[in-house]
Amino acid sequence: MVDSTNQMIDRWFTRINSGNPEIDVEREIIATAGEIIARTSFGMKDDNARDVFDKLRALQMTLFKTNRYVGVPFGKYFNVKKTLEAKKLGKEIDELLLSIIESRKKSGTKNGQQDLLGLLLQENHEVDGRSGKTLTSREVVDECKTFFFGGHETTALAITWTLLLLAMHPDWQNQLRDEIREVVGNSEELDISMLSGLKKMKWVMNEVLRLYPPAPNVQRQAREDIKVDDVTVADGTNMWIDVVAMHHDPELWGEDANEFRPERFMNDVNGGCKHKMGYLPFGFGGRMCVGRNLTFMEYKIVLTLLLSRFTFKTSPAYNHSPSIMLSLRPSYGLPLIVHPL
Ligand code: HEM
Repeated sequence: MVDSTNQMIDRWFTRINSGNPEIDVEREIIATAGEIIARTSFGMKDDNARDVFDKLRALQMTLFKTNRYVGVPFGKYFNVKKTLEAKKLGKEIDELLLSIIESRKKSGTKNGQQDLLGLLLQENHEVDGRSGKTLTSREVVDECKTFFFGGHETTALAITWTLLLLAMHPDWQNQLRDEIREVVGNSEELDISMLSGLKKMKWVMNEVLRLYPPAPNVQRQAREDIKVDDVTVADGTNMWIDVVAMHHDPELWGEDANEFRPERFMNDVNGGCKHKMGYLPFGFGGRMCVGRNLTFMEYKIVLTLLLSRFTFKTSPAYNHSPSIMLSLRPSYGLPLIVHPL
């Protein structure tokens, strides 16, 4: 994580030194988070990995155009061209991932490499002392896609929206920088105890995930008829829970629901929300996000390195238009004016 972030920082210094302090932070952070998930989960750092990312991005854009019909009977026939495009891309991604997995299997490093793919490839691996199930290559491909999709853009967007809000709230930007100086000092290495000492950064993260949840909705399907007051939700109904609306509801959060106030999380992990299910950036119950601890770590590492080196200001070129394209992202990127400290 530190390596990939430092490479991004070097790129930014080169850019700034050549007289261009305006940086599209969204694009940069997504590329870096992509590299981080590729390295930490799959030990990848080559053209193959980049190829998979480019195709996943294209697939995401195509799915965005067709996904409004998910769960609608015959929905896939509503936009046949896009559905076929998505299918073709999906096949190409599967083939690429399969070739990466097969070459990893052949290279014989499968048991030595301490990353997610290494674990997935361990045959009959032990889980809590019990023998685990052997995954087929196809199953490994599916796991890889889930982690690629779920594991980089969400975290990158959390960091992106944070940089926007810190640029708009220089007081909080300074508070976080002071906290970093206090907790990390001049240390060259970041360790886990330092990260857990970054308390204000955690409040800021929680508040950003409230105002701009990168996963803007959570889906469930009724497994039986459910009665809610006077309404019966029929067995099989697909439901989309509107997380963005819940996170901005004044009945749950008070009249300052739309304001950036990280201190609401100071003494309450639920930010003072009036309903225990009102704050759901990572979903809920048995299917809650499995990657959230990785996110906390990555968020703190990347932000610590960035805030220790740069100040961030809003740019006149920024056009505020958050939109839901599967995830909640800025429609036109996030140009910020970045100055070295
Ligand atoms: C800010 C960062 C992230 C956000 C906002 C986020 C959000 C979510 C949400 C809302 C769900 C659905 C939960 C539900 O249905 O109740 C989910 C599931 C999931 N996430 Fe994340 N996620 C993040 C980071 C990550 C990372 C870093 C990884 C992997 C490295 C990851 C992997 C997954 C997986 C595998 C699932 C499916 C879990 C299951 O169905 O059992 N996520 N995430």
